[in-house]
Amino acid sequence: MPDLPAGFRDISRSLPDFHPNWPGDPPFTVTPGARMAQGDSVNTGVIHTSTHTGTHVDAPWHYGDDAPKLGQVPLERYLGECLVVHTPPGEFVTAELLGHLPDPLPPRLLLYTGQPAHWLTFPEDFTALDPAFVYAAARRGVRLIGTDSPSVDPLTSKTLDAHHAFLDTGMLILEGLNLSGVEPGEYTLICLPLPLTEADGAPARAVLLPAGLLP
Ligand SMILES: N[C@@H](CC(=O)c1ccccc1NC=O)C(=O)O
Ligand SMILES: [Zn+2]
Ligand SMILES: [Zn+2]
Repeated sequence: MPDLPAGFRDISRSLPDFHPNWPGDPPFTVTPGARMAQGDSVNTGVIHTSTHTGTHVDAPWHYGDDAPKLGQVPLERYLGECLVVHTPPGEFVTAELLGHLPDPLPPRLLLYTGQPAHWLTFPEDFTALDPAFVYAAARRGVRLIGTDSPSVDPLTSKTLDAHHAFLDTGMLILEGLNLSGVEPGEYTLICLPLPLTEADGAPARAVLLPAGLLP
């Protein structure tokens, strides 16, 4: 992909065909539609994707049947001041981390847990979030947490306790970021989910800009 201007950073995962999806989810594909090589006047493609492919947002309706679908989430929740944090290795990000972070915190926290820039296979053994961390971050004024992990709960969780902590606190979830090589610190987040208004989530393009660029 072409380079961005200095100070801009693409933190979305690129989506080649068969980009690994959540186990059991249908494969991600872009199949050919029209082809100029076959006499069509243009090239087109047909996307087949889970709403939870690669870098994506979860609408609250993903984990709460009475909660808002994506179209009811204001776009500005995904735009603005954020802090990138490198987390210690482990099964969960715990509330202890918050003791090491500046006060006050911006409304958005992005967590680099050590995921690589490209997933060749689905990363089943990723760092999830301890619900106590989610509740404590909410008390510190955080309104959105992004992670480079494919989910805020462990792969095998059936109770989705961290997701439910987001539901309880009204915080939003951004998953599957590519934060590899991003220095910790303050940035401006621009995250644009596909406008799938009736959906439980959507793939998103997300970039970091230098801090202070949005009002
Ligand atoms: N928690 C994951 C996704 C997830 O749970 C999931 C995604 C696709 C198909 C099944 C899923 N969970 C099923 O048990 C997420 O929020 O992206
Ligand atoms: Zn998701
Ligand atoms: Zn999720």
